[in-house]
Amino acid sequence: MKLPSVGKVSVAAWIIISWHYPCKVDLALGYGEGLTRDRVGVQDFVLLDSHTSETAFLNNLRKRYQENLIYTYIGTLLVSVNPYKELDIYTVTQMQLYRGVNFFELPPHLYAIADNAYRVMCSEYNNHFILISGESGAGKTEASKKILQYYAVTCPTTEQLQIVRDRLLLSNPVLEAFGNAKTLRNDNSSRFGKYMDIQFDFKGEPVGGHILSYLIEKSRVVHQNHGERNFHIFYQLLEGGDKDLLCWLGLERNPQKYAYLIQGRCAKVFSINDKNDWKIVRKAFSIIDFTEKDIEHLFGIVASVLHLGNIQFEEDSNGHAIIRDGTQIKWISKVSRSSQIVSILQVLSPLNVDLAFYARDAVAKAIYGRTFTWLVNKINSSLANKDSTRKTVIGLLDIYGFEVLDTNSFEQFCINYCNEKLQQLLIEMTLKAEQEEYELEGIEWEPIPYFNNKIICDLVEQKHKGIISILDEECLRPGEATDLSFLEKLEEKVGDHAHFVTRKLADQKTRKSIDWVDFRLLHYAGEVTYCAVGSFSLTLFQVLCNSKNGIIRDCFLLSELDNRRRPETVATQFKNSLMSLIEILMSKEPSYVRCIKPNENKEPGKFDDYLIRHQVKYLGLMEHLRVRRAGFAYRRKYELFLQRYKSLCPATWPHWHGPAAEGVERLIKHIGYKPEEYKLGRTKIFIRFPKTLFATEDAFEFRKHLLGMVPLEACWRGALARKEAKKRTWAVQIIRKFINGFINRKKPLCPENMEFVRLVQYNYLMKLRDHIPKNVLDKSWLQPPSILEETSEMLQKICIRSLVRKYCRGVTAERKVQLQQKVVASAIFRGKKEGYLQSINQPFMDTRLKNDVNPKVLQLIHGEKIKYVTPVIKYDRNGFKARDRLLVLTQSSAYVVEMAKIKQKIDYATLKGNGGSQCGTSLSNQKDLQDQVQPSSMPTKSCCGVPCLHAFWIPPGMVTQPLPWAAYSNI
Ligand SMILES: Nc1ncnc2c1ncn2[C@@H]1O[C@H](COP(=O)(O)OP(=O)(O)OP(=O)(O)O)[C@@H](O)[C@H]1O
Repeated sequence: MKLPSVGKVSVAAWIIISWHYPCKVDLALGYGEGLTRDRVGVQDFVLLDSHTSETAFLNNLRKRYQENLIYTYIGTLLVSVNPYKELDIYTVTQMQLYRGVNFFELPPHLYAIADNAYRVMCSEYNNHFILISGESGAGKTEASKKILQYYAVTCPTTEQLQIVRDRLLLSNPVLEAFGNAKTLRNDNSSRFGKYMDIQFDFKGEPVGGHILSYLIEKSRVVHQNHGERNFHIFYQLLEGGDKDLLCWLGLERNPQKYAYLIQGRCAKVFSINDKNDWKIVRKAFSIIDFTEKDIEHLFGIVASVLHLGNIQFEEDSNGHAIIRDGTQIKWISKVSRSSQIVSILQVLSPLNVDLAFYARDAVAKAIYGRTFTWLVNKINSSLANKDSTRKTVIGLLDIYGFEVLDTNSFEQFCINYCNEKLQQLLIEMTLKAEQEEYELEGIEWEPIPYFNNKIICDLVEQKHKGIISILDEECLRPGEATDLSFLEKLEEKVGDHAHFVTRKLADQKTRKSIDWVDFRLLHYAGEVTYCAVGSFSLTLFQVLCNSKNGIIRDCFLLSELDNRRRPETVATQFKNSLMSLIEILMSKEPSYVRCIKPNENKEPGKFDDYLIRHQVKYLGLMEHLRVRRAGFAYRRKYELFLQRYKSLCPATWPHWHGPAAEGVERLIKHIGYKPEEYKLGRTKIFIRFPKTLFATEDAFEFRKHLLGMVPLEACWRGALARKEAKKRTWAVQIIRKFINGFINRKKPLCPENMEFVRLVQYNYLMKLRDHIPKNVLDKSWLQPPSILEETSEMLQKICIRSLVRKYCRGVTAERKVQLQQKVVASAIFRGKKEGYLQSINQPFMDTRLKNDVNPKVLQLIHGEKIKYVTPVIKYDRNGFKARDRLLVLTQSSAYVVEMAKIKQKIDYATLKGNGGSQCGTSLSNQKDLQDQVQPSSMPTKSCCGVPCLHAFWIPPGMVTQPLPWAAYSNI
C-alpha cells in the first residue's frame, strides 16, 4: 500500500491497520539472524573488515545504493543517501514491519531510528531528538517528514487526537510554501531552520507539538540567483488562487509580471505543481485553525510584497527618488490595509534612486521575514497542548544544510555557522563524550583523533573577539559603518586565526579568488567566501508599526522601538537562538541521521564518488565509525542494569543484597556473556555489541511473560503518571463542566448544564433540609435558584400539606369542632364583618353563632328552612381536596351550592342587613339563587369511613348528628 500524500488524506485508516500490529519478539530467530536482513555489503559499517579505509566505506555505500538500499548504519547512527526517486520502502506495511522491532533485526531504515527513539522514550520516560543533517538537497526535509508520518501512523491515538496529528502533518505544507524555494541544489530547499517537538503523553499518544524556526532567508524575497525561484507561496498564489482573489489582491496570474519572481528566470518548474500545492496549502490553513481574516491578511501581505517589487523610482530635478507610477502604492495600501506603507514615499523622497530601491527591498524583506515568524507562532498555537500533565517529546531537527554559493551573503554565513554548531554538538555528544566516559570509567581505550571544529565556532561566536561581536560593534557604534570598516576590524581582531582569510591576509595564490569586500572562513565542511552585509532602516520600521493589517501590526511592535537597551543585531539574535537550541538538544537523548547527496544533478542512481567522499569526510563519518567500532554500543549504571534484568538470574532474583556491581557480574555470568562482549567500568557496565543487549532484552521479555509480570518500573511509572493525569483531567473536566453549566444554567436540561444543574439541585436540597419550616405558622422558605423555582414551589406545597396534616392529626376532637366552625365562619365573615379578625382566636361559645346567624338566611333556598349546611369535601382527579361547595339540607331536599355564589347572596341577605332590613331585596332575587343551587351527584371517594360528606359545621340546634347515608341518597 502506498502512502497517500500527507497534505490530502487523514491518516486514520492507516492507524487502524497499524494499531493491531503486535510487537515482534521472536527469541527463536536470535539477533542478526532475522529473515529480512538484507545481504548487500554490510548493513552496519561497524561490521566492515577494513573499517579505517575510506574507500571500503564508499564501496559499501555504493554497492548498497545501486541496489536501492539507501540506508546503512554506523552503530545507531543512520547514513542515508538521497535516491532521487520514489522507493517502495515507505509504505504502511513497512511501517508495521518496523513497529516495536529491535533495532538490528531489520534492514537499516529511518523507521528503525524513529521507532527506537519512541520505544526508549516510552519505557524510560525521557526526551529525545533526532538530528537530521547533511548539505542542501541531501534529503533532510524528506527524512523528517517520513519520521513524522511514521509516528502519525504507528503511535496509538484517539479520535480526539486525530486533529493534533493532522495539524502536525499539515503544518509542513504551509511552512514549506512560505519557507521553501527552488534553488540550484534542490527544487524544494528549506530556506529556514526548523526544530519540531512532537509531544507524547504517558500512553505514548502524540498530543501536541511546537516548532522553532531559525533565520529565514529573507534576501530571496527580493533577489534570486539564476535558476532559482522566490518562495513557493508567490507562485502558488498566482497559479492556484481563484480569479476573485487575484482580482481583490490586484494581481495578474502571469508571474512574469512581477519583478520579484523572475530574476532567476524559472518561474515555472517542471518538478513543481504549484496549482496542486496551493490546494493543499489552502486546505491545511483550515485544519490548522487559521481564520478567514488571518488568511485574507496573509495573502494581502504576499500580494503587497509583489506590488512593492514592481515599484519603480526615477530621479526628480533635485536628484531625489520619486515613484514613477502610483498604481502599486494604491494596491499595497488596499490589500495590506496599510496606508502607512504609502508614507514610505516620504521616507524615501530625500533618498537617491539607488537608496530608494534598497529601502523598498528592505521593507519587502522585513515584512516577509516577520510574517513568517507570525505564521510559525500561529501554527504553534494550533499545535499547543493545553493539558499541563507531564509530556515527553521527540524533537526533529531539520536545519538548512551547509551551503556554498557563488556569492555568499550574511545568510549563508548564518547557515554555515549553524552547521558548525551542530557538528560541534555531534562531537560533544558522541566522539568527545564517549571517549571521556571511557577514561572516567577506567575502561582501557586508545584515543581516536578527530577534527574538533570548536575552533571555528569560537571564531564566529566568541564574546568580544568573535566575528559576530565585531559585526555588532560595527553596526551599533555611532558614526557610519561600512563594509570596509567592518573588514578592517575583522582583520585587526581575528586576522591571525588559522580559519580566517581576507584578500589582504591571503597568500599570493589565494588572493586572486578573494574580493576586497570579502572574507573567507575555512569551515569544517570546506572553504566559503562571504561578502559584507547591510542593515535595516529604523524609520521604515516605525512606518510598519502603524499598519492596520493585523499581521503587520503584530510583527512590528512599536514597543521594540521604545527599548532603551542596545538593540540586538540579527547576527546576535541568531547566535542566541542557536545557543538555546543547543541547550534544548543537550538535555535530550540523541539519534542521528546523516544525509548524503549523491550527485549535483538530482539524478537517480548516480553515485558521484568525489562528491560523496567529501561529505563522508566532513560529516566525520569515518571518525564516528572508528569510535563506534572500538567502543561500546551500550552502557548502563550497575544499579539500573541490575534492576531491569535481575529476574534473569536466580542469584539476583527477586533481591540482590550485595553491591550492584557484583550483582551485575553474577547476572551476566549466568546469562553467558562472553568476555569480548562487555567491560565493567567503575560505575557502569559497557556492552560492546547491540546484539548482546538485544538478546538480553528479549530474554527479559520472555522471562516477563513466564513470570506473568509486567515491566515493573515502567508499569509503576505508568501507573503513577496515569493516576496523576487522571486526577488532573478529572479536575479540569469538572471545572470546565461547571463553567459551561453556569453559562448554560438557564437553558432547559441538556448535556452542557446537566452536571451543573444536578449540583445546584443537590446543594439547594441539602440546604433546604436544614431550613425546612417547623410548624404551620412558619412561612419562611429558602429562596430557590431560578432553575429550581418550580420544584421549590411543589416542595413547599408538599411541606405545608404535611405540616398541616401533622397539625390536624394533633388536634383534639373538641378543638376540631371549634376549627371546623372557624373555617365556616371564615368563609362567611372574613372581610365582611367588623371585629371578625379579633374573634378568630376566641373559641366559639355555644350560643354565639346561633345569635349571629340571621334566621332569614336559613330560609333563602326555595323559601325553605335550612336544616344543615356544611362544606363538601370533594376529591379531584389528582386526589386533591376541594372545598368550594356547601351542602345545604333543607327539610325536603339536599343541595350542593357553589360557595362563592351563596356567599354573595348571604352577603346581601345577612351581613349587610344584619337583622333583616335588606332581606326583601335579596328574596326578590330568588330565581338567581335557584339557578345556582343545583342538585349534585354524591362524591364517591371516602376518606374516613363515612361517605364523603363531612360536616364541618352543624349549626347548633339544627342537625346535631351526621346524617346517615340514606339521608343523602336522593341528591
Ligand atoms: N528518501 C527519499 N526518497 C525519494 N526522494 C528523495 C528522498 N529524499 C530526498 N529526495 C528527493 O530529494 C529532494 C531534496 O530533498 P530534501 O528537500 O529533503 O533536501 P534537504 O536536505 O532538506 O535540502 P535543503 O537543505 O535544501 O532543504 C526532494 O525534493 C526529493 O525529490
